[in-house]
This record gives sequence, C-alpha cells and structure tokens, in this order.
Amino acid sequence: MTIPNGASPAPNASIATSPNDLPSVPAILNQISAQGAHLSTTPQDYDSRLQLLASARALVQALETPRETMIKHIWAQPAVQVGITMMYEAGVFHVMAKKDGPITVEECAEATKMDPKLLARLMRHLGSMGYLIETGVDEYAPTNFSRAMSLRIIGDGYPCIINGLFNTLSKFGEFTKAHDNKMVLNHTDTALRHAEKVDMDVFTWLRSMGLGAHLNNHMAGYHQGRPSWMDANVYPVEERLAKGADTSHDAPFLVDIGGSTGHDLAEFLTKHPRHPGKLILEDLPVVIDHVQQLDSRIERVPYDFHTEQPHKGARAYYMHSVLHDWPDDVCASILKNVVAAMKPGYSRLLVNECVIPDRGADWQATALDVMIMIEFSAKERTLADWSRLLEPAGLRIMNVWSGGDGAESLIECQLA
Ligand SMILES: C[S@@+](CC[C@H](N)C(=O)[O-])C[C@H]1O[C@@H](n2cnc3c(N)ncnc32)[C@H](O)[C@@H]1O
Repeated sequence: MTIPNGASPAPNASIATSPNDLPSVPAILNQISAQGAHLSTTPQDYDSRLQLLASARALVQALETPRETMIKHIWAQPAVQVGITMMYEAGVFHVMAKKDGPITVEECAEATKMDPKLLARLMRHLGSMGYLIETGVDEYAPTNFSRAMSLRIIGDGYPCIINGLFNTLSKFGEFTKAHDNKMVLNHTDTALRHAEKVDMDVFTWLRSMGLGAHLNNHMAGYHQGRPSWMDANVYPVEERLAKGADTSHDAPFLVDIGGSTGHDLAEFLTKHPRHPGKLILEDLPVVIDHVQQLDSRIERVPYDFHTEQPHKGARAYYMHSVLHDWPDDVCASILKNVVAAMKPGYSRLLVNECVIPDRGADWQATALDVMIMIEFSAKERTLADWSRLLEPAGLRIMNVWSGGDGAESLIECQLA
C-alpha cells in the first residue's frame, strides 16, 4: 500500500475497538421506537418499513466497532455468500422448505449427498448470522429468508453472481490499476474481459457458464416487491398511454425491448388487462427460446436491439434495466433504432431505470451502480446524464415519474 505524501499519521489504534458512534445510540433508539410504533399501525406501508430498516442499520453501525465491521465484511459476509450458494446448488434449501420445521444436518446431507461434516460448518455459520434458526445440536429450522431460497427468483441470483461474476469483482482493482486508476466506460474494455480473458459481454459470458436462466430469474427477483411504474400511484397508464392509443387489434401498444422472459409484460397484463392493442416482448433469440409460462396474449419476438426495430409506430417502447448495461455510445446506437420506429406525436419511449440523485442516493442504487461499473464498464445515470443521452438521440423528456427510494423511475419521452 502507498500512503500519499502529507497524509496525517495513523489514528490511535484504540479506535479500532471503540464503537463507531455510541453517543448517537439513544437518539437512534428513540427513532426506532417511534418508527416501530408507526409501522405496527400501518404494517403494509412500504416506506415506513424502509425508514425503520434504515434506522436499524444505523443502530448496528453505531454499535459496531471498526474491527467488527471489518470482520463482518471480509470474513462473515463472503462466508455467507459462498455457503448459501453451495447449499442452494445442492438443494439444501428445498429440503428444508419441504420439511418446514426443525431438520438435522444429517437429514439435509442425506437428501442432498453433501458431506455432513462440511454442511454442518456451513449451516452453523448461517445459523450464527441469523439466516437459519439453531434449534439443537446440528439441527436448524428455516427462516423466512431460507424458505424463500427455494424460489428460483431469489436463489438463482447466488450462483449467477458468486459463481459467474465474483472472479471479475475480485480483479476489478487490478483492471483499474492497469488503466491508471481511471474509470473506464467502454463496452469492449471491461473487467470481465480482463478477468476471464474472454471476448464476451456479461450476458454471453453467463450463458457460456450455463447461468443464462439464472440471470433471467435473478432479474425477475430483483424487481419483486417494490413500487412499479405501472401502479396507479406512480404512472397514470390509462391517461398517458391507453387514452388516444390505436385500438385496432394488431396495433403495437407496448413493446418491451430487452424484456427478458416477459415478467414486466406479465405484470402489466395483470394490472391493466383492458389495454388496447398488442403487448410485444423482444429479446435475443436465446432468451426468447427460454420463455416459459408466459400468457399467450403476449407476443414473443426474437430481436437484437442493434438492428432495425420491426414494430413501427407503437404507442410505447419500453426498456427496463437495459440502457444501464451500456456506455453512452452503445446506448446511442440502441436508441437510434427505437427513435426511427417512433411515430411523431404518438409514440412514447419509457425508460425504467435508476435516476441517481445528486445526494442521498439509495444503497440499492449505489450497489447496482458499482456492480454495473465492474461488470459492464457502464453506469447508473443522474438526470443530467439521462438528458445528455436522450436529447441528442432526438428525444424530449416529458416527465420523470419517481417510484420512490430504492425503486427505478420511469423516464417518459417523446420525439423532440
Ligand atoms: C439487465 S437485463 C433486463 C431484463 C428486463 N428488462 C428486466 O428488467 O428484468 C438486460 C436484457 O437485455 C437483453 N439484451 C442484451 N443484449 C441484447 C440485444 N443485443 N438485443 C436485445 N436484447 C438484449 C438481455 O438478454 C437481458 O434480458
């Protein structure tokens, strides 16, 4: 490690073992008490729960010492991630969810063919971290979290990220040093290519690792349980899209470009069953081929967004978590194909992405931004970044509809 010239001397080592912010603890506890009382009267209120969660996190940080935080980051959390991934792949969470009560390590090992001595150590760590409930010696009951690990939309994210992308994460520092510690925004020069010595983007890489379906399920899971743009209190679909739309049977109404296996359009169909025209799902052929259990009213179209958009004059083209995967030059080429298909005065482009505020960004958005930087050499964007990208493409931002903390916004555009 090099210490910059003129840096002040290291602080007294005792700070490593002092709580981070003990004087703040009483105030945080008061806040938690008030927020907890409020939540108990409105248990379904999303924002109240997040506010209480933020206070609970602040409490943990205030109480922890730097040493404890450090051990948590570099021992406990990596050990959790590796343990969960191994147990998920072996099917331990499915076995536990099926029994849905206390189960011994021996039973889990027997059912999954894992070495009981190895499994005992992994489960012990998950128990000590609160992800399983220790009910006896080498015996555990599931938690809500571990039950949910038997769902692919939750579990598949672990092999996808840990097995597919962790090597890249660990090489990001090396990659950046090779670029004189400069940020790289270039889709042909990514930490993934550096780490894995391949000429592939993340999607191609994960598919080559047998993790394509895992990524699709992970994306579906990432979007669960948060306010969605198509909810009545976020974007008025009826007023902004349905009203004035071409009502003919085959008129394209909503085209989801890079829509993965169709979870957003499926949600749209449930929430807006009486929409006019057609719903169209577009993604690469290899993704469309994997679509299962999608309502037959949603048309599936294999399409590469670097080519001409086949559906012209749709009421709305929609891209969710697509443009953030690419630096501006690639986005400009994707947008060119959308803009060319849009009908003046009629078509909208709906971009469903994070709009990072100048301060006070949510941790989920900042985490995603760093992951996107590492994996794609791309970024989450501020409103100024979005304007700089969308306006030169020939679009005008009509409105930005916010989904609230931790949720993407809907940037509504029309031709300029
Ligand atoms: C981060 S995922 C987002 C998926 C979906 N919109 C969602 O929000 O869950 C990006 C999507 O872009 C698709 N994609 C990547 N390259 C593409 C291309 N050249 N043409 C069309 N889709 C592409 C991927 O297959 C993937 O489904």
